Amino acid sequence: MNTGDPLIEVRGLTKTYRPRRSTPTVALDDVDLTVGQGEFIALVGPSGCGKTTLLKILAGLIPAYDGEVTLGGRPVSGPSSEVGVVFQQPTLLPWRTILENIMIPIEVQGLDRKAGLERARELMSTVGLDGFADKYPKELSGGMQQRAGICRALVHDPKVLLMDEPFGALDAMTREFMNEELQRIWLASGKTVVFVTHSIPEAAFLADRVVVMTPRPGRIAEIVGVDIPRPRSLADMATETAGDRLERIRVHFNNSSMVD
Ligand SMILES: Nc1ncnc2c1ncn2[C@@H]1O[C@H](COP(=O)(O)OP(=O)(O)OP(=O)(O)O)[C@@H](O)[C@H]1O
Repeated sequence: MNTGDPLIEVRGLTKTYRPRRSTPTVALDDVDLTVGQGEFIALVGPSGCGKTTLLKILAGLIPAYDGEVTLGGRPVSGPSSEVGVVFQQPTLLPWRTILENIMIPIEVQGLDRKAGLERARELMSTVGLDGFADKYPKELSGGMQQRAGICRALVHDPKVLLMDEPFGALDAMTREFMNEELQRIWLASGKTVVFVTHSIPEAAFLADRVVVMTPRPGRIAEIVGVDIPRPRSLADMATETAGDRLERIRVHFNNSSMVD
């Protein structure tokens, strides 16, 4: 759970893309954000406002930016073993089994294989993938593949889980189920999560705080706290408190292209 200690600090973050053959794009402009240890943060904002850019910077995948970004007090300048990333597509390697896919971070980072295998099997059990270790990705449904992707992001026991629209490609019912699953995994693991989504209800259901961004160049419009007790059920989202929070977030999108 949220200990209140800051884990991620973003100060005056500005990111300008400068493609060789076209005009520069300011994707993020002077963003300040502190994420506490164990906190669940959702990032919402109109298409193109820089959500993925912010997530990639946190993941160390975009090393060139202006401002300060630190993780555990150290500047973020490249990929770190303290971070696990889940993208919209599960990006599992089709020629490897589910277990072999989940083991990739252990292999890449040269970590202990026996301990890694133990943890991989434990995680698979947590997300309901018992019995699928030796299957290939194409033998699993989209939701199951995404669960395998979450196991892969957690297998090396990172402090931070960064998720970029991880359930965007799933049907509505599977998505709701995955939201409940993710809340359960998060409550059990105590990880710090930064979660990008186009869905306001998804953001409000999952997050402790929802960071609402402006249209490009992305700035923070408002940070909305969601003070609904955990574990939350989907029915909790029909209460007055939840309705109030949803409305507060929606106000920022009256004229823009959010999905929900
Ligand atoms: N590699 C790049 N080179 C040039 N411009 C880029 C690059 N990546 C992103 N951009 C631009 O930066 C802006 C922010 O993009 P980003 O993908 O971070 O937005 P987003 O909020 O995640 O969008 P969406 O919700 O549609 O996924 C966009 O205008 C995009 O075109």
